Amino acid sequence: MDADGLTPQKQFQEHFFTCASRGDVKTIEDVLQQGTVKIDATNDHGWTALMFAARTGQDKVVRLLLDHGCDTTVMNKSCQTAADIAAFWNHTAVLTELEKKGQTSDSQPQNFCNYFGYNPLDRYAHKRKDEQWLEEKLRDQSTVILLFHDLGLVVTKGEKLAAQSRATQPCHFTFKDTSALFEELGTEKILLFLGLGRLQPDKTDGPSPPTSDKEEHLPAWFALDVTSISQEKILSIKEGLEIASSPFPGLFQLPEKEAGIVAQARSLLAWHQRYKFCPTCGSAAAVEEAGYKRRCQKEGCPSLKGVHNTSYPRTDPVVIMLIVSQDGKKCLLGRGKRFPGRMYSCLAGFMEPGETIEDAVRREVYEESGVRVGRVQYHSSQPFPLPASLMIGCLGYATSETISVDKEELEDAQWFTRQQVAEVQTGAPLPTDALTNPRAEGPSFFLPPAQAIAHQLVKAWLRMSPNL
Ligand SMILES: NC(=O)C1=CN([C@@H]2O[C@H](COP(=O)(O)OP(=O)(O)OC[C@H]3O[C@@H](n4cnc5c(N)ncnc54)[C@H](O)[C@@H]3O)[C@@H](O)[C@H]2O)C=CC1
Ligand SMILES: [Mg+2]
Ligand SMILES: [Mg+2]
Ligand SMILES: [Mg+2]
Ligand SMILES: [Zn+2]
Repeated sequence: MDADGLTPQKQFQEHFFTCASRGDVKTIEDVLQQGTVKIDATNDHGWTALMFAARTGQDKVVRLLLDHGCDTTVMNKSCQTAADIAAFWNHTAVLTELEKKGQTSDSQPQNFCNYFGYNPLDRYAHKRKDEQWLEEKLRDQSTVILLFHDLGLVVTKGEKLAAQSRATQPCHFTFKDTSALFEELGTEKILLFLGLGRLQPDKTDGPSPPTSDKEEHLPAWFALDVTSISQEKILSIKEGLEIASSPFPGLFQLPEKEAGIVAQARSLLAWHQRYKFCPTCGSAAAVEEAGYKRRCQKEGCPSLKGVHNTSYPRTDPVVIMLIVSQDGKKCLLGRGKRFPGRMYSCLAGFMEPGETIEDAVRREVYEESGVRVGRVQYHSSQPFPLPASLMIGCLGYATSETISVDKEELEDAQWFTRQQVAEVQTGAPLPTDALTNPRAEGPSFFLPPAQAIAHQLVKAWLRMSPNL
């Protein structure tokens, strides 16, 4: 410690923040390259380098930090993100940089994109029936093939980068790498055509719209189900492979720009795994349209006439909602019976047929907590590949307060004050055993991680009136 009582690490960090405020791009670049300070490190008020640069309008520093993958969604202890700070101080150049990453201030609302929500592929659905085109694409050198074994993605073992916690790298195979697998699978294989596109290192604002025939030259993406092939054979294709068998935490550790592609593939494969037979008559059903259809093989089956949704992949709408108390000062969170550690989250539930989103929110909240809800406001959605839900995120405004917990589904439900929630949301990172050990040190409750839509709903509520 020096005379100011700061450890050398803290001194580095303070210097890093000062350089961000001053626009010292060169020093910031050096520090990031040497890795002496973590890019999303915070000071005692929860401020990151990105926030300091946003405060003083240093758009070049902001761009550099964004290019190095900093987290734009971090909030300081006043519940502000870098975008809120830039908007408040009217630094438009900084806001433009943040908007390119899909991060905006609430004063300029845009659609919020959740983890699993961004998908860079053009699905190119009009080519799903063109078998010759698909065969040619499959064999193209630029084509990317993802392999799934019993819904577990084949990944490249990487060093766990603690700073980024994005440690699951999907392995990109070519047809050449996998030709022996194709031979072994024969004609009975499940091969999905996912679309055309490229992972762009610094672009997360959606694919460019198809304009000319040029997009035909973009890499094609396929997913192949290799469940019937031995794990040894799959792992011997290349060095350093592993199969991410349990879905979590792996599915939450994918590079954000690829998570949507993995979700698309996994949900479709889960449908094939569960719907092997025609749901109408129980006969065998053959895979068609590059994995997007299963056609019943029995002549005369009603599913062959007209439009039958049983032939197409399903996705289950789920409402997930943060309920705000009548005075606006508290929110309602619950603890599912199987939740890890001391986690509390938004209430959620499957939509039922013939129900609006608003009514599903009101019904599920009443069933699970006894609280009545009036106005419902849509926030954002999230495809969730377990196995194929679409989480519809809402804010709901309570018209009653008394809680009566449905003990069949929840262990507990409580009103939490803004301050309680802000503390866990913007506080120190959780101890590593917090998810598994109920006696782990740390706060009395915690929220799901940033990849979960529940986290983003809580954040949206906190940001509605940040302390500026
Ligand atoms: N990220 C988060 O913070 C949270 C996420 N969730 C997710 O939301 C989803 C729905 O939430 P729940 O509270 O479980 O729903 P829920 O409150 O409707 O209760 C679940 C029950 O609904 C029935 N159900 C009705 N339709 C179903 C369907 N299509 N698939 C499966 N079960 C169905 C089953 O009996 C099931 O046990 C789950 O997949 C869960 O993983 C739930 C709570 C928090
Ligand atoms: Mg529920
Ligand atoms: Mg339900
Ligand atoms: Mg329920
Ligand atoms: Zn049938």
